[in-house]
Amino acid sequence: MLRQIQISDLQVSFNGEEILKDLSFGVSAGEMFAIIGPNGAGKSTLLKSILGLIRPQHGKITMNSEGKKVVVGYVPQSRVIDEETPISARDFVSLGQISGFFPWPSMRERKILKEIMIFTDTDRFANKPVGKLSGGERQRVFLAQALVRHPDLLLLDESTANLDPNAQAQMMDLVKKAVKEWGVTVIFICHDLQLVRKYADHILLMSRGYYKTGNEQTILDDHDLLKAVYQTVTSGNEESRTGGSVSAGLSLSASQR
Ligand SMILES: Nc1ncnc2c1ncn2[C@@H]1O[C@H](COP(=O)(O)OP(=O)(O)OP(=O)(O)O)[C@@H](O)[C@H]1O
Repeated sequence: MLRQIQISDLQVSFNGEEILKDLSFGVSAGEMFAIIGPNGAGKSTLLKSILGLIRPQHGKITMNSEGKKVVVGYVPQSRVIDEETPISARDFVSLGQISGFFPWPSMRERKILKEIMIFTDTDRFANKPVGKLSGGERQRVFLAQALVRHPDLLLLDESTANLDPNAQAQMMDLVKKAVKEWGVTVIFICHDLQLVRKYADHILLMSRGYYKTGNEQTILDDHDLLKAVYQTVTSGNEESRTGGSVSAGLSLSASQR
C-alpha cells in the first residue's frame, strides 16, 4: 500500500533549458493532489518524471509503499484515436490489464474488467468501436483503462479538458469515488480552477522555477499570487521564467512552500 510520495530537489532540463528546478513536495496516500500553472510550466514533465518516462538530471522521487510494488495508472494529456480503430471499448479497457489481449484474459481479469466498466459507466457502450465514441465517453474509457489494474497511484494529465461542465464533474466524481472506495492516490493536472477548488485536497502551483504547495485558501484565494503567476508568464516576462521576481509586486523565490 502506498503511504507517501516524496519529490526532492527535482531538476529536469531539455537541451540545456531548465524546466524543473529544485522542486520538492510531498503527496500523502489517499489524497487528491492538483497541479496547476500556466502553459509550459512543466506540469506534464513532472508527471512523466514521476512515471519514469523522463529521467531527471538531479533529485529523487521516493514512493513509500512498505517495500511493495506501486501500481501506477496514467491518463496522458492527449491521445489520438483514429475514428476507424477497429477495437471495442471493452477491449480497449482490457489493454490496461497485465495480460491485455495475449494470452487471453483470465476469468478473474474478465470479472475485474466488468466491475471497472460498471464503475466507470462504460459498460453501456462496451461493444462500440472506441473511435466512434464521443469525447466524454472516450475520456471515461481512458480512465477505465487506467483503473483496471487497481492502481495505487493515478496520474491524470488534463483528463477533463474538452469536456462539458457536466461531463467534467462526472469524471471528477468518478475519480473521487475511486479514492474513497479503493484508497487510490491521485495527482491531477487541471487548468479549471473551479474543479481544483471542488476536488483537490492539496495543490501545487508551478511556474518555471517558482513553486508553492498549499490548499484552497493559501493558493486559490490568493488572487494576487495567481494573477502574478499567470499574467507574468502570458506576457512573456523572461525574468519570471528564470525564477526571478514577477509583476504585481510579488517576489517569488524558487521552491517557496
Ligand atoms: N521531450 C521534450 N524535449 C524538449 N522540450 C520539452 C520536452 N518535453 C517538454 N518540453 C518543454 O518543456 C516545457 C514544459 O512542457 P510541459 O509539457 O511539461 O508543460 P505543461 O506545464 O504541462 O504545459 P501545458 O499546460 O501547456 O500542457 C515546454 O517548454 C516544452 O516545450
